[in-house]
Amino acid sequence: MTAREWAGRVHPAGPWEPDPGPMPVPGGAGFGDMIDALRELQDTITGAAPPPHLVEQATRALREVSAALKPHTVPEREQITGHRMDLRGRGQTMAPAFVPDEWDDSRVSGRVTFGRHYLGGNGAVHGGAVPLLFDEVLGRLANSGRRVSRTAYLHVNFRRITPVGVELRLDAKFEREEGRKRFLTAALYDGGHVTADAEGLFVALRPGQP
Ligand SMILES: CCCCC/C=C\C/C=C\C/C=C\C/C=C\CCCC(=O)SCCNC(=O)CCNC(=O)[C@H](O)C(C)(C)COP(=O)(O)OP(=O)(O)OC[C@H]1O[C@@H](n2cnc3c(N)ncnc32)[C@H](O)[C@@H]1OP(=O)(O)O
Repeated sequence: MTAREWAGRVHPAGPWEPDPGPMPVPGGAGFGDMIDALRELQDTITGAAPPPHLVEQATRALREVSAALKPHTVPEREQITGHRMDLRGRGQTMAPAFVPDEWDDSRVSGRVTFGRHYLGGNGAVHGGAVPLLFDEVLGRLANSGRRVSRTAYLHVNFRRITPVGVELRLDAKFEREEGRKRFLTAALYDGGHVTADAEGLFVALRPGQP
């Protein structure tokens, strides 16, 4: 079974389902641990000012890991990253891992912490990383229990800085549907303050549309 087919099997139980139950899992039970280790590495490297000899040592170790994994490169549809709906952040490190607490097909509420990797400056998350998180969560909610859609627009308001290394709350809502158009909103909270909010249009794809 490919990772994508496997992802399809998870959907009926809900797109935020953390426990897919007993079935053959692409990448095995430890795939999420590997991705967590990669997240940690990204944060650590971003925050480190190591001496040159340690940089050379780390470079060698990283190249060794790449060389071991490279022979296992697969086409997109068999890729595990991004297709493991049971894992935090779908098993990818592009966006920070969103941890859903409550969800159904019309809303989701959860927690997220931007690690050092996402630093823009002065303790604030990079302005491109916040829309990335909104697109990830809204895109997933837009497709929850529905035909696949793609983002047509995503309007983001930056209300205050979004702090790095702080657990934040994100609430997202499916507002309404007009034909193929789905309108969703979301807000990101640092305690009681909104740091950013978003409104997105997602358009359901026609059969065969990439
Ligand atoms: C995304 C999933 C892909 C499949 C992956 C499969 C398995 C993976 C497993 C799990 C994945 C799980 C979760 C996914 C998580 C995150 C998802 C992130 C989503 C994205 O990150 S995805 C990438 C960025 N995204 C694009 O790469 C889109 C490029 N683009 C297009 O592909 C077309 O542009 C499209 C399809 C958007 C529309 O094109 P179209 O030809 O189908 O339809 P058309 O143009 O007729 O628009 C129909 C009606 O929408 C109105 N409309 C359109 N655009 C508008 C706009 N900008 N402003 C205002 N209104 C707009 C029109 O005005 C009309 O409205 P009306 O009917 O009222 O006249």
